[in-house]
Amino acid sequence: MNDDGQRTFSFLQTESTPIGHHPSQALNQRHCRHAFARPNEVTTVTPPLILDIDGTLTRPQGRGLDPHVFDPLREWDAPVVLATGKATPFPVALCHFIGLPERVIAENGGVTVTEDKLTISGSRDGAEAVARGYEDAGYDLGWDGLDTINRWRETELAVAPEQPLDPLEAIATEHDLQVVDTGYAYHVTDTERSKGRALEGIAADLEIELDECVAIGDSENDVSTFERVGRSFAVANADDAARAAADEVLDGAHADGTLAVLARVG
Ligand SMILES: O=C(O)COP(=O)(O)O
Ligand SMILES: [Mg+2]
Repeated sequence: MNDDGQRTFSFLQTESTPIGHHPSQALNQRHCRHAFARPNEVTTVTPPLILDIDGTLTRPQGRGLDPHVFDPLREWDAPVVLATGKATPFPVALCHFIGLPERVIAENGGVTVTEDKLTISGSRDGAEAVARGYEDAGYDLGWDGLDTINRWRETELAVAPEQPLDPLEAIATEHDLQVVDTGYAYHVTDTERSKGRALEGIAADLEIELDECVAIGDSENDVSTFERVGRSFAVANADDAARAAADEVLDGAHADGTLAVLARVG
């Protein structure tokens, strides 16, 4: 653990790994082809994407991911980062099954995954204390049965959005923590933590320039990303905070809005 309370796990590639063996290497090679353009040749550089998941890659009414996003993302000619409030296994598995390199910001910035590095910032001890205080006051985290929403969380806890917010915020404040409302859950998390801050932390590893990135999102946990990238889009279903922070609010809702952006900037 370093002075910032970060735990970093690095995995260096061995020399025996064949070049182009990992899908991300193939992706990077395609991304770099612009470097070989002739001096006066006009090239369109595909921007790296920073994508929220819930509300942005999904369909309305709880119908899950929109499969129309899978092929455009797998074929995207620049790095794609999934930046979410979800616990790490969810976005990592999504990358895996789409066929993308595992480039992830999870837990609203508490965890980052790049091809050879896993970083965990802080612990969930403070959020656990808030959860116990909430339960002692007679409330419940609200996830019925086996709580897979929190089972693999390292740095925060999530409460179901049907649960009372006011007492949760009051107890979080007593512990110097904040509650982030994504529309899908109330996240009890560190006041300094955000997707955008985590993005700054992995940009060098991913060899991306933030002002070249395009971000798409739907809620207040995407504001910090929108503030740091070159171009930001809020889908039509976005909350007020995301709408206010985005460069553009899209006509299309949910994944339809995202697909419209991909068609425009790709
Ligand atoms: O986990 C949530 O509450 C929301 O996740 P998201 O950041 O992908 O929208
Ligand atoms: Mg979202």
